[in-house]
Amino acid sequence: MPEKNVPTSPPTCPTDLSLIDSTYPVGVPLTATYRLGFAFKTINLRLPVILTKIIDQLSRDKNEIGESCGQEARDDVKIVVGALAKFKNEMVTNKPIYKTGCKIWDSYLEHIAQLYFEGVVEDVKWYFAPWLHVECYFYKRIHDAFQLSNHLKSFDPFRKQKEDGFECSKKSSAQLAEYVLSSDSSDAVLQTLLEVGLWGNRCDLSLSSGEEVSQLGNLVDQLQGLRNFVLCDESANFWKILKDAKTANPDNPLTVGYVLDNAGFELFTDFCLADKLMDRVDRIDFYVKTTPWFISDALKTDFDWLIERMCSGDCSDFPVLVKLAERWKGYVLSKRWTVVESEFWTYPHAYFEMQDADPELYSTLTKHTHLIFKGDLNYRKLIGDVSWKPDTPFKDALRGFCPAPLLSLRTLKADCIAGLRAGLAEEIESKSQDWLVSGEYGIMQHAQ
Ligand SMILES: O=P(O)(O)OC[C@@]1(O)O[C@H](CO)[C@@H](O)[C@@H]1O
Ligand SMILES: [Mn+2]
Repeated sequence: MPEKNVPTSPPTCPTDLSLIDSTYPVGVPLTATYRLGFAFKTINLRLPVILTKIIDQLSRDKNEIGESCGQEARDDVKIVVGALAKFKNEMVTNKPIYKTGCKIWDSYLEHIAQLYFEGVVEDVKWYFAPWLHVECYFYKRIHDAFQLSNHLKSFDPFRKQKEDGFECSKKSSAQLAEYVLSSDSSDAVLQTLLEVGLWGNRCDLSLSSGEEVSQLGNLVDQLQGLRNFVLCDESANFWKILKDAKTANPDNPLTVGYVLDNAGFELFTDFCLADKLMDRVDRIDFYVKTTPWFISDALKTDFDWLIERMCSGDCSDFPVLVKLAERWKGYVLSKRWTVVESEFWTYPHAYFEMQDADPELYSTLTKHTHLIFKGDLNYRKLIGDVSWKPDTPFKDALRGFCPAPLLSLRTLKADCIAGLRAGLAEEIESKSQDWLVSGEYGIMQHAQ
């Protein structure tokens, strides 16, 4: 697939791991070869920890799995654990990114080999290939290991962590629910909930390598202080487009395509924003993943679980949660909230490749009044995980991807960024070395 105005220089994915370079080359895909980059830490440290935790948890829970899924499923655990252990060795010894037998992934591997390794697929290795490709491949191979079993094909190794992520944030969720139920739908309230959605993205199990993350405290009260950490706020464009669309075509249904990120507390904040958006739009389509992804990312099962959980007796100690969930259940039943599953979100592709890789999804997205992309991985895919100069216009970094006006709500957890005003990156860098990966800063960037 021809890459639209791809960065001219190759990714300089050298095959020499000794490369330690304080200045990352500009305009190339992030790779683990640069040891000072976050890609190296992720592949060298975090991903092996995540994989080991899955192996340990499966071994620890095999009796429980046997009780809930049957003896044969218990036997299947051994098959899956064996495959994951073998896979881990590939990663930690910098083996090639092996073909999986899946056409989409194998042709993408060939595409990367063509682009950066003179067509030699054996040279596409964990520490040399573009970070975005190998990190997505990591979760693809985990899912493939479960497909080797007969009874664990739809087992989600991250389900417990995602559910705990909500359970241990219930108090904060109840405070937010109180705010939603007691406030109007003024511009100020909508802006507040947009920013709550932005900071809900800090609750991310992938960054914590699966360690429990919870939102503590009242997020609405914290917003004032957090505003200093918003490096770019173009959200006014989002609100304007919704308002103008309402005036321009009062009879056309206004819809938002909401590309979700994490389950748990972040998903709860998304629902709170979506709840108030119902005063401005007719329908919200939530786009979810189809297989377990980056630990925390939301599947349809996570979407359904959260609303059911909030309606259940287990939340009876927080009646505001039950009340809100009943309202949200109503939106789902009336189809004003829909859940759209697409495999594309668990492909390795950057979004400027979507039109070629999944024209149907691209066409669906063009029909929305506005799109919202949540989180860091979506942002990385929006800008292609390329080391752009930070003041590269966001629109340029999208390289032609803009099926509809879009707003990205992202807390910074990977060392790539675009769309900042000139000089800002240097200012922040002087204050905080790991500003790009710590999650302490956020951006709300718009393109149309
Ligand atoms: O998309 P999210 O959930 O906001 O973040 C995804 C993430 O945790 O995974 C990658 C590192 O492993 C980074 O993109 C980021 O840190
Ligand atoms: Mn995520």
